[in-house]
Amino acid sequence: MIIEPKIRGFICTTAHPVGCATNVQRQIDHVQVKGPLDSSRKRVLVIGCSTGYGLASRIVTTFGAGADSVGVSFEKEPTESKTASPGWYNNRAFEKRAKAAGRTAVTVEGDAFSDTIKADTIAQIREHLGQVDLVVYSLASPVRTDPETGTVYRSAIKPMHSVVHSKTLNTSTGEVSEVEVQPATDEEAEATVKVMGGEDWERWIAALSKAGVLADDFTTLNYTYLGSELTWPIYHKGTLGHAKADLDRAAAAIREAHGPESAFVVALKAVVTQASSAIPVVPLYGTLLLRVMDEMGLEEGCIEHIDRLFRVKLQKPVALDDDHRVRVDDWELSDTVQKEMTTRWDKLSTDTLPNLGDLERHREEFLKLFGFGIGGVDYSADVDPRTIG
Ligand SMILES: NC(=O)c1ccc[n+]([C@@H]2O[C@H](COP(=O)([O-])OP(=O)(O)OC[C@H]3O[C@@H](n4cnc5c(N)ncnc54)[C@H](O)[C@@H]3O)[C@@H](O)[C@H]2O)c1
Repeated sequence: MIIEPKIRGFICTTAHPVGCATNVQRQIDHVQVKGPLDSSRKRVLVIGCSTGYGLASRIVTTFGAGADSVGVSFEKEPTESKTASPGWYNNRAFEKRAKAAGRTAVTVEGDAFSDTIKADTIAQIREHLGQVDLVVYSLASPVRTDPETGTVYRSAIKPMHSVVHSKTLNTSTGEVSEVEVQPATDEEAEATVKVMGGEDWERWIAALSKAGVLADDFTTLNYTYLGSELTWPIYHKGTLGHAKADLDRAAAAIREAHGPESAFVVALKAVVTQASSAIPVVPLYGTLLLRVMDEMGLEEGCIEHIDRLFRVKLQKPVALDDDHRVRVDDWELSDTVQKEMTTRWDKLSTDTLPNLGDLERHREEFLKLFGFGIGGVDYSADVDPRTIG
């Protein structure tokens, strides 16, 4: 079949097998061109390994540091007439290339929040890696079933206590408008902590530790977004920020149990991913950020950013902020970038957006997540959706 993008709101319901594989290859190329990176972490577990920052982490550690890996992600399989989730194609494209490079790469597909998938993953680590030196937790999910109680929690992306008015963007039409977002109830705020807070991260570390598959000097990373005043009302000071603050608590608890270098929360920059596209205000901020950071020669996508995390920020001694976090968002949050962002934000309207931001690029980056709009791919060719590229 001819596979084309089908966009519904902030998701695309199709994915292109060859485009996704080409995207994985492009990220591998980026890391290989930069050359080998110095890391003793040669056995890696990436939870949320198939797209965005998790995929970039698996690629950087494998192709930069020569690591073997087990990955975990949640995917939709293809059929003869329906395409898979992009992560399904990415996982297979990654494994094929990692194995060709002589690396071990095994992926477990299923619900990472469940005890079954934790047990399956532990079995794979035992069989293929023995133990892991690095655990990257890069899950982004709107829903979590608590394996102990069976309760299903859904996250809400809302302000915490008062109504927020902000500019927002309809990425399909290019219209900039005012959005009014009502505050979350206490129940919604707590449900968001259950989904995106540190509880599942701690459960993973406890399960891995109990099974004896964590190396003595292991490190685990969990990714957060802090952002600036422009996104604080909806993100950092909203339900998501409240959930992300729980990561700092969880990191401290892991360090208490396993040592001072065992757990770090890592603050990353805003990039276009499936997860970030669903957050109000963030696509507008991202459209502006792409243009501003590009003009300043500072723009990074997932792979460039995670490459800098491992190549620069995680080299010893690791520099930490006052809250014990690793900061890779330093370029995005620099005074120069944020001053320019604020000046432009105040002038933003449907008419001025084309001059102030880069909506075209934002749309291209979004489509690339699903394997569309990638150079060298023949989108007019008949493709079986079960193709592994
Ligand atoms: N995108 C950004 O701008 C940004 C910025 C800073 C930090 N972060 C953080 O980085 C982390 C990763 O986000 P992303 O933007 O790369 O997201 P993403 O949507 O690209 O990736 C999410 C990953 O989680 C997996 N996943 C989701 N639910 C799962 C489940 N139940 N079981 C197994 N796997 C599951 C998906 O398969 C995918 O591999 C998140 O913690 C996010 O808050 C993102």
